[in-house]
Amino acid sequence: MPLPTPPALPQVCVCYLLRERDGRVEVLLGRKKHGLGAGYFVAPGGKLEPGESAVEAVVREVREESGLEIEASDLEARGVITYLFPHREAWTQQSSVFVCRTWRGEPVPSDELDPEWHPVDEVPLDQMWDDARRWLPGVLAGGSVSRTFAFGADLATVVGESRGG
Ligand SMILES: CNc1ncnc2c1ncn2[C@@H]1O[C@H](COP(=O)(O)OP(=O)(O)OP(=O)(O)O)[C@@H](O)[C@H]1O
Repeated sequence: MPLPTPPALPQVCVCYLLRERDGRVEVLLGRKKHGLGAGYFVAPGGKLEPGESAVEAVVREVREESGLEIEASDLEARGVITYLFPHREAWTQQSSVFVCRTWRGEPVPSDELDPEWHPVDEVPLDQMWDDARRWLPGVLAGGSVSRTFAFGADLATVVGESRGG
């Protein structure tokens, strides 16, 4: 008998913008000002609007949160991460991860974050969501990610991890 299809999870997206300066690769991050994960360093991203694809959402979120204009064709899809919050079901969501190396404009502060460039080997992992240290360095080095992370009762610590987004 076929298994029932689980309900679709709320979809979000994130985009790591990379540039090269003085022979070092840098990534655009900012401290999130409001909402889920406020205070953590994050990259531009957010919820998909109804009817929007992850690519469309990431183009819009990058514009809204950093002021940069990116083209859908310049996005590199790097996988999907599922975040499970058994102690706060409303936070459970699935994130499509992108990298982009081409854009127009200069980063400008927004209501969401003040974007700044960080060398990829000095990313502030201790000031990011707890899962980031387990996958972000690999994505910034050119890899992909397909993982599920479960958060504990403190809503901050990863207590379980499995392969597959
Ligand atoms: C739990 N561990 C986590 N680790 C790393 N990154 C996480 C994350 N959980 C959420 N994210 C990121 O956060 C954004 C969505 O957050 P969310 O609050 O839904 O979006 P945001 O407030 O920006 O929404 P709108 O801009 O209003 O759409 C989105 O980029 C997503 O990839």
